[in-house]
Amino acid sequence: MTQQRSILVIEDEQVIRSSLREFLTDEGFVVTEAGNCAEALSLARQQDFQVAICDVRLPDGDGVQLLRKLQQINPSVFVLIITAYATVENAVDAFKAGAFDYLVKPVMFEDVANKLRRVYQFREMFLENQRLRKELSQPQQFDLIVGSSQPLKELQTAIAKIAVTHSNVLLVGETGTGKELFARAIHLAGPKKDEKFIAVNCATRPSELLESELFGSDAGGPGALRSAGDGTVFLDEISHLPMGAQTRLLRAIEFKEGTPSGGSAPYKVSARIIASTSQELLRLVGEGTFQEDLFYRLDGVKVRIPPLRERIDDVPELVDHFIAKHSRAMGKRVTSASSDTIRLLMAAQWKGNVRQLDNAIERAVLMCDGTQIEPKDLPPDLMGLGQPLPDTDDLRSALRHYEKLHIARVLKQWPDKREAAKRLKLGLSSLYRKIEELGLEL
Ligand SMILES: Nc1ncnc2c1ncn2[C@@H]1O[C@H](COP(=O)(O)OP(=O)(O)OP(=O)(O)O)[C@@H](O)[C@H]1O
Repeated sequence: MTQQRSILVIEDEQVIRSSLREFLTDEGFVVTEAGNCAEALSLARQQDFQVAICDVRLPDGDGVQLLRKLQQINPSVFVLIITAYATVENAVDAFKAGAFDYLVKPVMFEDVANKLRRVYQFREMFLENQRLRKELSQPQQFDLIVGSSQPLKELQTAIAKIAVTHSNVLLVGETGTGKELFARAIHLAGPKKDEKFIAVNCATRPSELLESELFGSDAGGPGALRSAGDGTVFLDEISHLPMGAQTRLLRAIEFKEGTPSGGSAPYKVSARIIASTSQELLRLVGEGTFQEDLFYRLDGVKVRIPPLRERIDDVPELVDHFIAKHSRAMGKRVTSASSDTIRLLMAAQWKGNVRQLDNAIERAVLMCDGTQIEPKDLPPDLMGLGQPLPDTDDLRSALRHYEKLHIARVLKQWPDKREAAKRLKLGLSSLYRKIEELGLEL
């Protein structure tokens, strides 16, 4: 172990304290001594000790209470209690208070050494466990934007610039592109990152419920716009916001004033609003279902989230990320995807974008028997997804349609025509002929 092993010895009997210090120092520990509770607490506030060895009876208090306080100051300190008698009651008291183990007077060095060995073995596990828990409790990995394609890099630069301003933002992107993830990223990179982030999906609530969830009501809660304080309200799928709510939202943006349902007094709105849409809002303005004023208010700072097919280079990194996520959740040992699998995944359409990829990998991890995902583990319909149906009932044309789709897919997966021909079980010249006949653009 490279890190210093630090021990606090709390014992009022000078002889025991000194002999413990000598022994422990010889064993390679860095030892600090305290003769009573007050001294121990003051030292513990200044320095993190890994272990405390503490007499149960001290001149200014009892060791069990001291132990609780020490663990409040530093939750990862391990405590060994020294008791006068090896009685069951003494041991139970010590364990109940959170002691790791106990030592009986007269303290035997061998006993101390053994118990410290166990402390350190356990401590390693404990710290590792804490680290993993911390990793797992990262709020749904939302702050982790995976990918390093050029479009994603540009997006992140734009987001970083926008985030610092606390201005309202409109995120435009197809479903599953990560709009909520980016909304959270903007919030977290902004000046009010410690304030609340409240997400409200405008597409999944009946309008009355949505309005009171957003603006608050006399009978219900305060509403997201008020609860968020100086933080952020994320309005997912804003195009579904009913007309009445649009008027109220416009008021909240223009006059910074929220109006609760039920007629109670207005309140001040200071939250940042990030709205998202997968639909063209301007078209909805034209159709009369979205208010023009609100559109211009929101459209000021607009960020387009490109669909996954426009940043296909992100696929391998996303695949690794989702494999790790689902493997961990399912307790499996899947660690990677074979290069054939990656090739297939990079050739797919991804109409459902990153969310669809996430789901595909979840299924693949489930199906996978070994440690590496193979094409057979992927959802069977993956390659056909998003492909248009033939617009005719004529069988010959339909076959030609599928032939074209199939060859296009194989060529995408195997750009080397010799390899593609082999996979298709066609001669190379036949493949060239098909490419020309079917009008395949490569
Ligand atoms: N770049 C990324 N890195 C890691 N995870 C991502 C990324 N983009 C999206 N995801 C994940 O994909 C899933 C879908 O993302 P999110 O819910 O943010 O999409 P959305 O655009 O808001 O979808 P919808 O329009 O359907 O509400 C989430 O689990 C999200 O964490």
